[in-house]
Amino acid sequence: MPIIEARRLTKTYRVAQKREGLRGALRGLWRREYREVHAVEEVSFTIEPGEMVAFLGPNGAGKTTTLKMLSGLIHPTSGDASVLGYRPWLREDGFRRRISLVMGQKNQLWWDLPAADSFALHREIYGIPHNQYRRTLGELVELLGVGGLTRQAVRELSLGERMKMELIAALLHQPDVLLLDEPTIGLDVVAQVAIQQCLRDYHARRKVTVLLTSHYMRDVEALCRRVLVINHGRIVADDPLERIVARFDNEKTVRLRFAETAPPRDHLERHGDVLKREGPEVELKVERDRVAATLADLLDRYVVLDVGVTDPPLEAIIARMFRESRPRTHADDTTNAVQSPPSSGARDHAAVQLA
Ligand SMILES: Nc1ncnc2c1ncn2[C@@H]1O[C@H](COP(=O)(O)OP(=O)(O)OP(=O)(O)O)[C@@H](O)[C@H]1O
Repeated sequence: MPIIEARRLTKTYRVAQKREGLRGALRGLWRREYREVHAVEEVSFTIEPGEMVAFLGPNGAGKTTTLKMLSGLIHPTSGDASVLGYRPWLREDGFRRRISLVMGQKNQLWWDLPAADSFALHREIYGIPHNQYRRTLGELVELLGVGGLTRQAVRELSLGERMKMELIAALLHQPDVLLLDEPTIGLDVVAQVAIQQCLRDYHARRKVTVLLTSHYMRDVEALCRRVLVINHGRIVADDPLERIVARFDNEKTVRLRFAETAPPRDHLERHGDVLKREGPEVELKVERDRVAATLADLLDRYVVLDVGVTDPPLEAIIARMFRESRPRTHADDTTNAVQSPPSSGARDHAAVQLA
């Protein structure tokens, strides 16, 4: 049975429009104008217990809004959701004890106090038994390697150290569902890897269910097998990561080192884009289906000392997927035939599909 279920979850924000200039401001005092922002539109998905799912989308796609609804911070405009069998926005005690939301952009710890004091407050609020608290805290402090830092004021910690403390605070009550909104934002690679490792180990030990948003594809590669993609407020893909890569990765980078000077540029261009041609070194972007023919041709004509074929980075693949996901009209829903061009307004009522 799913542990998280979103059913046509929709959130429309109503935003007051400010007029320009003093006259506009005065007019706005008695007659306000509003604009509707369709942040999330009819989002449906299910997540099974113990899954770690990446929730990806470009800026403003609706990720945070969805996580806020699933954690009960905001009410949906329409639609429904069930998390751990609860309707999140009712904020029942049993629900709050079993869920955690970590927002990389927001501090939940007391800024002027050591993290240890915030942890103790957490213990009180959640009524965590002393033994369990000590055990879990010890385990997390060890996983994240922050032993000496919990007695230092949070404001004196580095961004990475602070994030580790935030994660400890979020996991102290041993939630069954963990919603992570960009937990590694702004962190250097070392801190990112530490957070990833902690999440992986913690998941292996406790089988927590995780829904994670991140703009760092390293997080996704390290943690998630399944990827949900949202664009313009609508789910546009829900697939294993490998399937997304296979669908959007149709080019490879071919690197060659020739025994002598590289072949002429026009010859190389017959096989693909020339990314680099310096002395004996060449780098080509080649369509996946043409890699074998390219290598056969070049190896046949020239003496090649070294060859390498690599996939583009996941960032490039995901960026391509975002670009190619675009609105579709209601006519598409019924005929599934004619595809409409992208709409200029990101948040109109059209549905979205992948090319
Ligand atoms: N409180 C709010 N009031 C009005 N509009 C909002 C509010 N919060 C978000 N929005 C709008 O809703 C849309 C979705 O925002 P959301 O923060 O959910 O996107 P996101 O996918 O998390 O983006 P990012 O990756 O940039 O964090 C955006 O157009 C945003 O401007």
